[in-house]
Amino acid sequence: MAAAARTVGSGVVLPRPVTFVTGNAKKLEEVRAILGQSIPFQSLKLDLPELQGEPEDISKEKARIAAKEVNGPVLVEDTCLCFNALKGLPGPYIKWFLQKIGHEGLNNLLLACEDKTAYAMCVFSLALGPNTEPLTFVGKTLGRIVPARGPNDFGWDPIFQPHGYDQTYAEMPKEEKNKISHRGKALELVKSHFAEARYTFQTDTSA
Ligand SMILES: O=c1[nH]c(=O)c2ncn([C@@H]3O[C@H](COP(=O)(O)OP(=O)(O)OP(=O)(O)O)[C@@H](O)[C@H]3O)c2[nH]1
Ligand SMILES: [Mg+2]
Repeated sequence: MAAAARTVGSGVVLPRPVTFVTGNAKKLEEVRAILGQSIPFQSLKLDLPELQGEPEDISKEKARIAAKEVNGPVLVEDTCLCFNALKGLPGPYIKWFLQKIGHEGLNNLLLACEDKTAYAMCVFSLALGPNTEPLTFVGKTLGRIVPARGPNDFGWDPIFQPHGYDQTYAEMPKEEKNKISHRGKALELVKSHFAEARYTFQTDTSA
């Protein structure tokens, strides 16, 4: 079965729709809501191993691993929560900080700091197939870290209050969050890329 993207004329034919690979059901829910019908995709629940390092490198490496697993085009993302007073940390390690010290512990990291500002960042990586260099799309939303407010159903949403808003991500209606979020912004770039690249999808998978 063809796993690689092919160039035909001026367009690129993908062997099948893109698979969004994530182990996180809440991410998938947001990606579905934001993309709607704009990009045909399927999803695969897989907890990919993650490199340590810079967010773009982590995301790209996830895409390389995912493309090999799926043997086709994949989209992955890596999310960071970066505290300015801590020079961007916890950054890509926020998952483990959140698990170990929770919302209160994350607030406490900034107790001695006047600067409570932070940014949420999403790096999507698109690999058109195994052994294809991934493309990245970055979305950032600026805000600050506050004591937890709102429903506790997604990660650090209750402690992140975007600039210009009285509500934390968790307190906002989901559609509002998706309009201004790090994920929403990165996916706008992914959508523009798909609109420009005009990928088509091979319908005969036996070829
Ligand atoms: O409050 C939140 N609002 C968000 O919009 C958001 N997006 C991600 N996260 C959390 O931040 C860590 C990222 O780590 P992460 O990118 O490696 O994700 P993950 O391991 O859960 O999934 P994946 O790597 O399989 O895709 C994980 O703890 C996620 O739950 C969020 N929390
Ligand atoms: Mg992860």
